[in-house]
Amino acid sequence: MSDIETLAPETADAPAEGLGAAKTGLTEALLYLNGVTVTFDGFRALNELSFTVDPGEMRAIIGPNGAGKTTMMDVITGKTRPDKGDVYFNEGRTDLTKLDETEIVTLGIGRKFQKPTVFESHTVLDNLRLALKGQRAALANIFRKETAAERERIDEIFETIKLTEHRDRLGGNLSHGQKQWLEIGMLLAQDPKLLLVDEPVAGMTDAETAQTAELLREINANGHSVVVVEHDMTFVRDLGVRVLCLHEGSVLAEGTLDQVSANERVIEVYLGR
Ligand SMILES: Nc1ncnc2c1ncn2[C@@H]1O[C@H](COP(=O)(O)OP(=O)(O)OP(=O)(O)O)[C@@H](O)[C@H]1O
Repeated sequence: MSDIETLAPETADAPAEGLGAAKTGLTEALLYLNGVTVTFDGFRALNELSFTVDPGEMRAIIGPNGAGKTTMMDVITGKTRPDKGDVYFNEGRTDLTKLDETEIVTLGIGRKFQKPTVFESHTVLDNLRLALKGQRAALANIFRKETAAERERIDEIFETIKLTEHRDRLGGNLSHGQKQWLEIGMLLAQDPKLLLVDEPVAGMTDAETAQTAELLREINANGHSVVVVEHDMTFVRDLGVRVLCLHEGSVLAEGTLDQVSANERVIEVYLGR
């Protein structure tokens, strides 16, 4: 029996309180999805999807095209509302299905889309400054002098994303891999509890791919939970974390990469193709 099955019934009647409030005591997970279904014109993109992410955990999600990985991210970030099912954050305290996208970002869920979207005509440093100060009043923010604490945080993030010596270059002049790292750094500036990262190594060289695995491991070791969607199995192996394989909107297999890769259904629908 999964944790979800064990935990859900005994608290199913607990009252919800206020906007986004949820069922305290439902789960100890940071992120809890239970029975999430999303239908587009009668087609089930997510079909009773259930899984959890623990505080401080990094999790890799694999699966064939159309398995529902993007839709799952869209549900977590409030872009898509589920037809049914539970989506809770913060040990069951917050019902994400009641919040809009901005409220979910403010709660501490950051999302990195597949394509890098840095400000190409700003320096790498200004990209991070903007992210640290928030996107509102963007121009005014660039010219406001940072506090010592902000400068220290920027230096720390540059160390983590290994772009210290590139801080004065224009964002547009970075390599594809460096842009991806900068954008991950911009997310870190918001200090999210949970980072959702969609196919970060697509288009990267082998060396950049290995460095990205190291970067995500370091971010995770610093206390951020991470959910990474990726097709590159070398990269997933480098992450060394639990893997969830989605297929037709549900969990097909879950475990270590070796366990999931040995699953006959996973080989049939995904790895063996
Ligand atoms: N807005 C939409 N309207 C109709 N169908 C959609 C919509 N969004 C997704 N779908 C369908 O839902 C299914 C799941 O799509 P989704 O993008 O979540 O899969 P995925 O696992 O992210 O795939 P990929 O690896 O190709 O990115 C697909 O069959 C897709 O065509």
